[in-house]
Amino acid sequence: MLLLSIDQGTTSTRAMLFDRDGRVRAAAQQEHQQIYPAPGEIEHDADEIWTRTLAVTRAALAQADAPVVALGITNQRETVVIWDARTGAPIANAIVWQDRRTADFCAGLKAHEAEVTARTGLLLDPYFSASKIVWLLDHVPGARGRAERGELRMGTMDCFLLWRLTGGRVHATDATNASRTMLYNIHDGRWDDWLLDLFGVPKSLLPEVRDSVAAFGVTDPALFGQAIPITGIAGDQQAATVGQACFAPGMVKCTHGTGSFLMLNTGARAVPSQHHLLTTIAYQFDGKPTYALEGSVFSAGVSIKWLRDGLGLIGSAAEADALAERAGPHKGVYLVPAFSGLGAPYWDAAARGVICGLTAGSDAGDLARAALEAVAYQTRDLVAAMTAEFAGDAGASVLRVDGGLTNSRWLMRFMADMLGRPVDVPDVAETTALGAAFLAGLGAGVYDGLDDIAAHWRRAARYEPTMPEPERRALYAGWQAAVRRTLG
Ligand SMILES: Nc1ncnc2c1ncn2[C@@H]1O[C@H](COP(=O)(O)OP(=O)(O)O)[C@@H](O)[C@H]1O
Ligand SMILES: O=P(O)(O)OC[C@H](O)CO
Repeated sequence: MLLLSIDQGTTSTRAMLFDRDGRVRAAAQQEHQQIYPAPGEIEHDADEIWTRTLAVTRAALAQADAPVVALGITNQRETVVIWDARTGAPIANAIVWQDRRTADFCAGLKAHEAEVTARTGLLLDPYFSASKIVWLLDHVPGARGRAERGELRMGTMDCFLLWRLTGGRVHATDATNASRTMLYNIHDGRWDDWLLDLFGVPKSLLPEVRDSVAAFGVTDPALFGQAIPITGIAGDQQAATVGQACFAPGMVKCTHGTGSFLMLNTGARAVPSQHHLLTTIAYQFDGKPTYALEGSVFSAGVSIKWLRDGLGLIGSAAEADALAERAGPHKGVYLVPAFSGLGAPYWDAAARGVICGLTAGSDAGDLARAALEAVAYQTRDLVAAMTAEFAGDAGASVLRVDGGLTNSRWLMRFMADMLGRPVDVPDVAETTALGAAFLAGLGAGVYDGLDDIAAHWRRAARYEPTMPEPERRALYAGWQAAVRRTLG
C-alpha cells in the first residue's frame, strides 16, 4: 500500500510515494519557469505547472511496487489562477504569492485593515490572493464581464490541479488554502460577503471549501490509467505542520524553502496577533478548524537561488554551504533579502534588498554566509514575535525545521546558535509532501488518527546552540541595523 503526494511548490513540483511508515518509496521533481514581467512582479505559467505535475506524477507512479490507495495535494499558497470554466484554459499567468504589483491597491484599503484582519486573520498585504484576483479581473481584457456571467473559475494551485486531475469535474479547495485568500472568514468557515463586496469579487468564481481530509474526487483514469481517490489537501505550510506532527497546542515548526514559514499550533482557539503574525487555519477535520499563528518570511532560499542564477557566484545551492564553511571570521557583511518587500514581523511591501558592510576584503564566502545567516536572523525575528505573543508557551521548546535549506548543515548550526535553542531536523526532509500523504492516508482510512501519524515522526538530527551569548547578541544587533536600512 502506497500514498501518493503532489507538492506543487514555488520553484518546483514534486510527486512522491510514501509507505504507511512515512518512508519515501519514489520521488520525481521538475522546476518550472519563474516569470518576472517587471520589478516586484512574479508569475507562473499554470499550464507549464500542469504539464510538469503530470510528468512527475507519472514518473513516481512508474516506480510504484504496491497499489497506490490515495492522493494528497499540497501547494504554494496564495498564488492564484483564473481559468475558463468550459475549456479549463487559464486566462493569464498565475500571479505568485511573492508578487507586489498590488501594493498600492492594498495601501488604498488600509482604512479597512482592522475589519479585514478580524474576519480573515490576515494583514492587508499584496501577499494574499484577493488583490491579485482583482488585478486579473481588471487587467485581462473582458475578464470582469466573463466572471460576472459565471464563465470563469478561480483557485489557488491545489484547486487548479484538482480541477485538471478530475477532468474538470471538481471545483473545490480546502479550508487552509481558503484561509489565505483574504476572502474567507476563518471564524464562520465560509466565503465572506463583506469581503467579496469590499474587493468586488463575484461569488461564482469561488470554489467549494471542504475539510483538509475529504472526498475530493478521483483522478481521471485517462491521466494515470487508474482512478486514484484524492482524499487530502492542504497549503504547503499547513501540510508541513502535519508532516512535522505539530498537533499539540504550543508545538512549532519552521519550513525553510523559497521563504521561511513558522507555524505555532494554537488548537481550537483563533489567537489574534499583537505582533504582526497571522492567524490562520492549520488543518480542518469534520468541520472543526485547528488554528495557528504564522510568521511568514518571503525570501529565504530565494537568496541562495539569486547567488546562483542572478550573480553566478555559485554553481549550486550546496556550494553556498561549502563557501560558508570555509569563510573566515565574521567581517560584518549582512544581506537583507527584501526582494519582495519584508513580511513578518515588518510587513513593508516597499522594502527592497540591501547588502551592507562591504570592504575591499569582502569575498564570495562573506556573501554566501550573509545569505545563509539571513535565514537564521529572520527566524529569530519570528520566534521573538511568537514568544511575545504566546507568553512563554512556545518560548523554551525545540524548533522542528524542514525544507530545502535544511540541507545546509552550516545553516542548521548557525540557526541553533542564533535562536539559542535546539533545532530538530526530521528524517524525511520532504515534510510538506509527507504531510499531504498523511492527510490523504487519514482520508483513506490508512491511519486511525493524529496519534497514529505522530508515531511515525522520526528525528534525523538535533543541532544544539554553542555560540557564546555576547557574540550572538552582537551578530543579531548587526542584522537589526541592516534591516533598518531597507525599510521604506
Ligand atoms: N545544500 C543547500 N544549501 C543551501 N541552500 C540549499 C541547499 N539545498 C537546497 N537549498 C535551497 O533550498 C531552496 C529549495 O527548497 P524547497 O523546500 O525545495 O523550496 P520550495 O518548496 O519553496 O520550492 C532553494 O532556494 C535552494 O537554494
Ligand atoms: O512553495 P514554498 O515552499 O516556497 O511555500 C510558499 C508558501 O506557501 C507561500 O505562502
